[in-house]
Amino acid sequence: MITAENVSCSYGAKPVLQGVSLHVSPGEVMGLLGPNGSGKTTLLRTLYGSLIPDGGRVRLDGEEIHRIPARRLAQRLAVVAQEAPSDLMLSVADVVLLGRTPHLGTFERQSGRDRRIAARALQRVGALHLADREFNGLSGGERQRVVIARALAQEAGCILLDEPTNHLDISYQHEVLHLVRQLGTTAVVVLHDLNLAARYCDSILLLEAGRQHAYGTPEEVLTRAVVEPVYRVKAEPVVAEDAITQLLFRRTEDPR
Ligand SMILES: Nc1ncnc2c1ncn2[C@@H]1O[C@H](COP(=O)(O)OP(=O)(O)OP(=O)(O)O)[C@@H](O)[C@H]1O
Repeated sequence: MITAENVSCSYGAKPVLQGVSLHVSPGEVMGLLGPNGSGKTTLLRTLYGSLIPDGGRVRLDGEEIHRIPARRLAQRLAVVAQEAPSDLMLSVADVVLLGRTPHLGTFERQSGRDRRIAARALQRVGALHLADREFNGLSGGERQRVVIARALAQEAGCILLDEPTNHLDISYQHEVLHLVRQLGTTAVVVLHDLNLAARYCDSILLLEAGRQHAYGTPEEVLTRAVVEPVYRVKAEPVVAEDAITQLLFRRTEDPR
């Protein structure tokens, strides 16, 4: 369970987040949405403790996040940051094995079990065939899948993902979000695609200029009245082939 109470953050004198509160229950997938620069990555950073808020509190299972020692935090919380590292002189298999580090003692080497967990994680993101390749030589989409596999290998109860669908083709965008749902772990996912968020998230927090503009179920948040003024798009209801009624968002003239 992840909770944030009235969180405020600033970079220097510039306030970036103000009065944001959320509650992500065990097994819930929460989507974090908002226009560019609205504070999504900043909020995510406070949720994994890399940024200490100026005001308010962030808790993981009731414990204040920045008081949890790094190793214990990594056993419980996995993070897929926005940009995959670009300078890892390691094989794909070794990058994914890094996800096992929080579970190893000092100087302890990875066991056969760790290797099996890493291989299974690679398989789940459709990247097992890349295991022997050098990480640096991969395409953007391949790297993204490997970094997600590393987070899966961590076997943490919570996973935070910043735009995990970046660089992925449409098929893998769905596959990765489907996988996040299947994991059954508590998840917070920064997304730009509102239709993907509608399909895969249990709850949605929509930020605008660092403030919580709306928070609730996809049905409550992804309405024309809520979304149109924030993104300056027009939304149209559509009935998809699978009979799920969704809103199709498209950029048109400024509705304000
Ligand atoms: N390290 C930093 N120092 C100063 N300002 C920052 C820093 N990181 C982010 N900002 C500013 O804080 C605001 C929120 O940035 P943030 O990256 O959290 O937004 P975002 O919603 O994730 O954006 P995007 O959708 O473009 O990734 C922006 O105005 C950004 O320029």
